[in-house]
Parts: sequence; structure tokens; C-alpha cells
Amino acid sequence: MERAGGARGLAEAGLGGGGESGVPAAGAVAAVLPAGGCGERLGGPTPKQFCPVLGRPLISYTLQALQRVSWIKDIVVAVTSENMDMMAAIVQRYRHQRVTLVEAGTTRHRSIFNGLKALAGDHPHSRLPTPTVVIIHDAVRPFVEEDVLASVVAAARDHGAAGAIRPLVSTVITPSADGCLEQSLDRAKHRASEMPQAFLFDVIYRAYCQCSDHDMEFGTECLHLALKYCHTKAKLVDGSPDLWKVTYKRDLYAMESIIKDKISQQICVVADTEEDAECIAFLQGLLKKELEVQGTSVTLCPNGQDLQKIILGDCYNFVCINMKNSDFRPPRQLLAGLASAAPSPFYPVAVVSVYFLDSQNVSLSEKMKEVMEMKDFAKEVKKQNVFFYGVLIHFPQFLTQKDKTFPSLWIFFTRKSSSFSGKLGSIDDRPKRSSYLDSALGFC
Ligand SMILES: Nc1ccn([C@@H]2O[C@H](COP(=O)(O)OP(=O)(O)OP(=O)(O)O)[C@@H](O)[C@H]2O)c(=O)n1
Ligand SMILES: O=C(CO)[C@H](O)[C@H](O)COP(=O)(O)O
Repeated sequence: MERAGGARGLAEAGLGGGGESGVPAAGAVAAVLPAGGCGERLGGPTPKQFCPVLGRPLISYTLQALQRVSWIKDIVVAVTSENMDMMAAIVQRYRHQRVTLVEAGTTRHRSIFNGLKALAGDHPHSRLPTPTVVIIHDAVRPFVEEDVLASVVAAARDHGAAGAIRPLVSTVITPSADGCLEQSLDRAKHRASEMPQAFLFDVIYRAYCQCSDHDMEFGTECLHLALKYCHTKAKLVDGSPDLWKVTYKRDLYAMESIIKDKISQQICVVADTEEDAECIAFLQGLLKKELEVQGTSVTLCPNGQDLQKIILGDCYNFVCINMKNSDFRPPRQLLAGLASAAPSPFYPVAVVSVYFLDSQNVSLSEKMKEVMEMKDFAKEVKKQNVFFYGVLIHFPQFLTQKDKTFPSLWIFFTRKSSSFSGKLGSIDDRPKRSSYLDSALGFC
């Protein structure tokens, strides 16, 4: 195994892979991410896996997608020695977990082999527990979802090897030496092999150990190695369109658009109580119903529970429901969590903070005081690229009337771009419901 630079440093910093060294965890799953390429086809001085997308390195999105999956116990990333420090800094900055760094090889297959060696019990430099199944995934395929990972892992357990495939976009032809068409493949009968792929660890490690220099140098297909050296026929699993590999510069632009689209479809409702579960569930149902058409996902976070996990999951849209607090403590806590998670500096976070006030007991001057405080708070947090909207709802019997006429908050969640301008105008589009929104303002 080549020098596992940085891995020890990370382990000491508490960022290394978990598990007891050398003890194989029955049924465990690990992942190897080759990230040692130079991105020639994309061009430019920075290897594509480190190119910033919305201010964050591409590889950080891929790591995030994998670390979200709790059953992946270790993630081994193969990086060149010159990029080792930068990679360690990325792991630290974005708080990636269960990550171990090893040195990349001169080809993709060599990088993968180095990653596998770190997981192989019989290898002198292995430190991590040997998994039953290993996922191999390119560092430059950032949009891998848990269901695809689960499908390839399940198929690998049954068949020894499995990989995601997609229909071909273009027809594949064989040119002759003189540049003429020799053969054209029937597109319907062929598929594009994508990633992730998964293998019984024993199968793929044995395959790499036997691999010829020619395969190591020119091979592009891990499934083929399992077939050639271990006679293991991989099961092919349909993958999603987002599995494509960032290869050319235009792919970075596509990636940015997809991220923005995903961001706009995630809302987290943070409540400062879980006492009235029924009420919160009602609110969640209402939001879901209003937003269904856009395919938006609403996560509920009573009492700020699991908030850090949600933040790290790249949520940029929050609704703080304040039932117990009338100050800015809950949004402040949320913003502190967001600041430490280092969200993209190029994409604003939106926080809608909703306060329920008893209109019978609040005077006009108190009301105005609240409004001014919200404005000041909005101004303050705008400097951190946070759009803060304060909503005061004066509604004495809110809890009892919720199922009849709960005030609609839908207007705030229709974010499609990085700007909210004009969205507040939607209040007027819904005159029947707007009567419950006594004051709705706050960002500047
Ligand atoms: N010596 C290498 C070469 C490639 N890779 C990784 O393998 C994945 C897929 O390879 P590819 O898209 O070909 O990446 P590059 O080799 O960087 O791109 P190019 O061929 O355009 O130079 C990438 O995550 C890349 O970093 C690697 O770990 N070690
Ligand atoms: O899709 C793949 C395997 O099926 C690989 O991502 C692909 O082969 C990598 O090849 P290259 O490094 O030449 O782009």
C-alpha cells in the first residue's frame, strides 16, 4: 500500500473511520471514493473534485451524500499527496465523518486498490475493519441517493457484485482504423455503466490483487475485474439520471443548478416545543399539502431535535415556530448552528420566524415594538447572508381553531431563486387568509 498520508492525522483528530482496527464487522458496509484524478477533460488548474460549486468543493457534496447514510461505516478517500492537506482541511471544514484518507495511485484502478488495501484485514497497513460489502463511488458523482446505494449493496450481497446503469443517450459505434464506421451497436441492448457499484469485499479485493498491469493502467470498469478475475457476474441495477459523472466544465454548471433546485425543495420546520404534537403535525400536514405540487420535502424538528443533522444535510429554508418563546432565541440558535455548519456563502439561508401573540393582551405600541425588533434582527442577520422574515400572528384561540382556519404560511416557501423579493406580495393574493397575518415583515 502506498503511503496513507493524512489518514493518521485525521484519525488523531477524531475524524478517522470508526470500528476496532482489524476486527471485521459482520455485515458492515464501507465505501471507497477514488479522488486522485487531475480532471484533464474539465481543464483548469484545480482537479474537478475540488472545484467550488456554490462555494463548496465538489467532493464535499459527494461525501455528504454518503455520510448521510448511517449504515456506511467507513469512507476511504484516495487523494494525491499534493492534495492531501487540502482534502484534510475540507473534511474538517465541512465536518465530514467516518472519513479516512489514503494516497491515490496513478490511475483510477490504482487509487481504488489503495482504498481497498486500507480496508483489507490481511494488509500490513490496514487499520479499518474489513467490511462485508464495499461500495465504490467516484468522488465526482455528487448526487447519489440512499435508495440507489441500498439497491446496489443488496444486489452485491446476493450476486457478489452490482452496479448502477442508465440507458444510453447516444448510440455507441466502433470506428475502423481508417476512421470509418465498422459497427454500430443496438442502443436498446446496451447500457451505460455508472456508479455506485458494490461488491462483496472478498470478491473485489481478490480481483484487484490478481489484476494485470494492463488492466490497472487502462481499465475503466470495476465490474469487469470481478467478472474476469473472480467469475462474478454483476447484477445491474437501474440508477437515477442524477448519477452522471462531472467530466466537462458544463457539468459544473449543471451541478450548480441541480443543487439550487434541491435546496428550494427542502424546508425544515423547527418548533420550540413538542408539547403540542398534534398542532405541529397539523402544521406539517398543511405545509406538505400546500407544497405538494412542487415536490417539496418538509422535515419536522420539534424542540430543535436533530437540527444539526438537518443543517448538515444542506437545508437552507427554515420555519421557526415559536410557541413558548417570544424573543429571538430559537432563530439565534438556529443561525449559530448554521454558521458552524458553514453553508454556501453564495446561497442565502431563509428563516421565517413565526410568533403567536394573544391579540387581546397586546397593545398597539407593544405590537410595533415587536415589529421594530424583528426589523433590526433581520438587518443584523442579513450580513451573514440570512433572509429573516418575522411573522407575528395575533390570534388568541390559535390552538383551538387550527383545524378550521390556520393562517397560511405558504407564501414564504415558494423559493425558486436566491431571492425572495416580491414573495411577500403574495399575502394580498390570498385575502381570506391574510386577515390572520397581522404583521408579516422583517427582511431588508
Ligand atoms: N489516478 C486517478 C484518476 C482518477 N481518479 C478518480 O476517478 C474518478 C473518475 O475518473 P475521471 O472522471 O476520469 O476523473 P479524472 O481522471 O480526474 O478526469 P480526466 O480523465 O478528465 O482527467 C474521479 O473521482 C477521479 O478523481 C483517481 O482516483 N485516481
Ligand atoms: O463509469 C465508470 C465505471 O463504470 C467509471 O466512473 C468510469 O469508467 C471512469 O472512467 P474514466 O476515469 O475513464 O472516466
